[in-house]
Amino acid sequence: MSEAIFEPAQIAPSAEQLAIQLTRARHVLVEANAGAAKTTTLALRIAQALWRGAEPAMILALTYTAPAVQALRTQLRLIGLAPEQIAALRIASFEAFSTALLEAIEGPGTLQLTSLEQVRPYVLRAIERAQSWPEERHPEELVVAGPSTALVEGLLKSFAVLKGRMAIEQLDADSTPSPALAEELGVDYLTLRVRGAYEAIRRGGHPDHPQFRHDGDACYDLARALLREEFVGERSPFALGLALIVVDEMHDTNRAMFTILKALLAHNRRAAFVGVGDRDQVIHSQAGAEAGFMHECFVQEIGAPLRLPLTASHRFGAGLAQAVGALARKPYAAALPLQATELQLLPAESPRVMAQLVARAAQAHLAQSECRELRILLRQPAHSILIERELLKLGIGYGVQGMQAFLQRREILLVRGLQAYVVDDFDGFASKAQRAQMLEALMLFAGAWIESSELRHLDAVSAQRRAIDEAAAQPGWLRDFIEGQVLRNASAFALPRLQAAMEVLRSGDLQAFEQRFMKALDPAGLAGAVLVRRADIEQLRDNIAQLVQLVVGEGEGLDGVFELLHALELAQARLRGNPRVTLSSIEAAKGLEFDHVLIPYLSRGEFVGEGSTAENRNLLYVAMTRARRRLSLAFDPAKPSRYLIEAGLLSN
Ligand SMILES: Nc1ncnc2c1ncn2[C@@H]1O[C@H](COP(=O)(O)OP(=O)(O)OP(=O)(O)O)[C@@H](O)[C@H]1O
Repeated sequence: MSEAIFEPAQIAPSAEQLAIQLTRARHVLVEANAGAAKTTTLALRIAQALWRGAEPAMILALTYTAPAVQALRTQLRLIGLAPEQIAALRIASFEAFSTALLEAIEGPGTLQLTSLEQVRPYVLRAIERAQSWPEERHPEELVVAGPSTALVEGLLKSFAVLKGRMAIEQLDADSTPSPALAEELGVDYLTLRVRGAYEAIRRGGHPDHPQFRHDGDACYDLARALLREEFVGERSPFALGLALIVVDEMHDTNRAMFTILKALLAHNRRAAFVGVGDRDQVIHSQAGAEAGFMHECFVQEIGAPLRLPLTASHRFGAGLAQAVGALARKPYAAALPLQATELQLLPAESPRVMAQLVARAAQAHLAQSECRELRILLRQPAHSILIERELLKLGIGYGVQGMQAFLQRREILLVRGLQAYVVDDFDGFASKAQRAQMLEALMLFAGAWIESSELRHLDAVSAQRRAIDEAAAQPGWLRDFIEGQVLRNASAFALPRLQAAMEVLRSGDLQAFEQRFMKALDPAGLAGAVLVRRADIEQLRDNIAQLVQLVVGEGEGLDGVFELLHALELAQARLRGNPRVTLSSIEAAKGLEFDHVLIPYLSRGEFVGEGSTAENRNLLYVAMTRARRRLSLAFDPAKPSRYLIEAGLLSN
């Protein structure tokens, strides 16, 4: 008897999609280009499993990011599954899935740290511990010349790679830390020792009860427990009675995720598996992601999979497929005709002209109805400042994704807060939330921690949150807080910089602001003392430099410009509702698609940031392949990005 086939609403699956939907092979892997309908085909496979009688809770879909969870839900809706069916499926990112499973095992209450700045004090404590360990056999290897704060960024990056790769856990049980072992792991000895101390602190001295978790730690802790066979004997929390497991974005899998996937397959023996990915979309190699988990590792550790193809893009036309194929140096077919996606090149000879061009493109977008959303994809957040100003000038409301609107960025809040303090006018911070964010920014850059005997019972992070929450309740309490907590507890390094910056602001002189403010505040120095990642420090400096440009460009008196900034924040909040224009990081757009995509600042020295060249190329590939109907690329004609030439869009 032939099988009943799920028939989707809205789309007619291709023969390739149908083959994946209907396969009964135990392990299936699909490697395909961006837009080749990987997520949609996973949705079809899920629908077919339901059609065959699986309960929704017997189906688990794992992704790398939260937006990818959303993308899969959208495609499930598109093909016609009922909302209550979709809600009953298990769909989560690896990290959220691991957090939930750990909570079921450990009980609730583990502190979740959300920013690197919250993690930083623990890393500093770990450095101190590693350096003062009395039985240390190689103390000379742990001596550092500069301040230990400068090490934090590099250490956390190395920890992320070690964790994602589960490098320490894969060593022989009897290996002891030594400089030779560190070399084998590709890190220095200091990193190895500090990592040990940091993990001991993070786990609160007890492996079952971590004191806190940060990004990636839930996945890592769960994988680590698996490798230590902690779930043997009792009923495994991985035995979920699953009929189908699917993984989207499998190219971003690291060893920790792969360990969890293996456990799921081992404890759900009746479950079929389908994984989909595209090796040119690896943009998380700093967390140990490797395309190898779709290749040799899978074959060796799980078994030879059935490989099925998805050859053509269903998202965009042949013209764009050809360009991204040239960029990624691989064949790229499209199911849609050449002209289905319009390619628009926008030369602009200066950053200001570029911002004006982008704002006008947004205006034109809003004037027509055939394209729904315009996504402006930015490689660097500082690029948004002039664009946001131009959008607001034209009265265009916009949303932001994967970054903050510039007026709410902490370094901009720092400058706005200092200015409000010197003119003693806090009217620009109208809501309690805005006031709290501004105080948080001031405390952060002052390197200050709350001193209050009443809050002594709380840890430093909680005490800070409580004190700021109380002070932000009334505008009239801000001044006292800034004097009594921010300036009084500021570090010896930060205080003179803050005072010098306030001096310039107090002058009210636009020219002095342009010429002296950056030097007085020394944003890179200030940030270097309190932020963790070099990329964040550079962005912060760029953000303040862009703010100075913007303020000077307005050409009004200094105080007037700050009033304008406050007014812009209000305007932005007012215009934000349900926008058709969104500014976003490329990472936040991964796995999603938009009718119109605009990528500005595609100029040499502006698009590339940190990360390997392969990762920059992958980022642009991801960005360009989000477009459905129109892709606009803006660049300085005097120095276009070489990627535009490689994609065959400009000649040499
Ligand atoms: N058979 C089909 N007919 C028409 N459109 C389709 C078909 N299958 C998928 N699509 C559409 O093609 C677009 C791309 O699909 P999808 O998002 O699944 O691609 P993807 O390979 O997962 O992309 P990415 O690699 O960027 O995550 C979507 O708009 C989807 O609705």
